[in-house]
Amino acid sequence: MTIKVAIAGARGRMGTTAIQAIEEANDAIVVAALDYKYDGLHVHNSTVNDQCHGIPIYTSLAELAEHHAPDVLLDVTDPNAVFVNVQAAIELGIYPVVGTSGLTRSQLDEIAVLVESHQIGCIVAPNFSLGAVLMMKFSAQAARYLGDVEIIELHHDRKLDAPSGTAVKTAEMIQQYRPAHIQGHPEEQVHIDGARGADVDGMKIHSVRLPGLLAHQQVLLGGEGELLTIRHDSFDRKSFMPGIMLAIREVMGRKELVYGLEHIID
Ligand SMILES: NC(=O)C1=CN([C@@H]2O[C@H](COP(=O)(O)OP(=O)(O)OC[C@H]3O[C@@H](n4cnc5c(N)ncnc54)[C@H](OP(=O)(O)O)[C@@H]3O)[C@@H](O)[C@H]2O)C=CC1
Ligand SMILES: O=C(O)C1=N[C@H](C(=O)O)C[C@H](O)C1
Repeated sequence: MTIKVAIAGARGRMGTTAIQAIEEANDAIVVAALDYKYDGLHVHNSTVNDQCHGIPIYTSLAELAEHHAPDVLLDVTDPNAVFVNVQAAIELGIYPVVGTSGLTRSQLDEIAVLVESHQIGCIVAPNFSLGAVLMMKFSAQAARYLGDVEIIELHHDRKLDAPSGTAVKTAEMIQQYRPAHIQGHPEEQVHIDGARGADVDGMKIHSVRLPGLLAHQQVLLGGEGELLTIRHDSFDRKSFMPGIMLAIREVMGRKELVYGLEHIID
């Protein structure tokens, strides 16, 4: 069976790389793009044309579905767009695979209820890179023994959201092992706002945005007289493609929300 994939975010950095990866696979094809503009035009290599060259663009998922009957919607858009796209896909019986960061806990809870009522699978992966998933798993394991943790995530300066979805997910995974507690000096004085980063149960998250970077994260776990550093670097968006293909192949066998690729790669 060939899996028919629609992509939301097809003009973007991830969308462009994902289209290539899906086209190279022998069991999936990209049938159409969902966008908020350029209805009726086509997208090819991140540029839009009116020459019918590339993938047809729709601004309505219902219309896209009527013409192309996709099995899966891959969403790599924008934190403000993703929730509506996922809701629309589920209502239409299209299985969402979501890479977009920024979904809130309450939105994830709503998606979980919606997929259950429609008996349809949905995979939300804060990070599709298999190396990053391992970095998150190893960090959670290590936090059982070294419970003072600071996360430093570093990304390109075109990134909209902070902290990254990966850092949030890492903190959530670590929370399962690390009892909530204050880190550092209990009477610490912060002289410039934000100097100690974001706070999750006393654990700190620092976000760096610089040109030249792509996606990187370092988890620092401190103990008496020692420091364990667990680091992952994505140098190329190709690093996310094996995880995307895995999720596209897996999602149709699911009937629930899967939040994090660690539940698939075990
Ligand atoms: N899970 C993972 O492994 C990874 C996740 N990401 C996440 O994926 C998302 C996209 O990243 P990236 O490709 O770098 O970002 P880009 O800005 O390059 O691409 C996003 C694209 O989505 C388009 N877009 C915005 N709103 C909509 C909408 N309502 N419907 C359809 N398309 C829309 C944007 O259009 P316009 O430019 O006109 O606004 C843009 O072309 C981010 O949230 C990022 O954090 C990134 C890498 C890996
Ligand atoms: O915006 C990005 O680039 C990335 N976003 C995701 C995140 O927020 O964690 C995944 C990866 O870090 C790249």
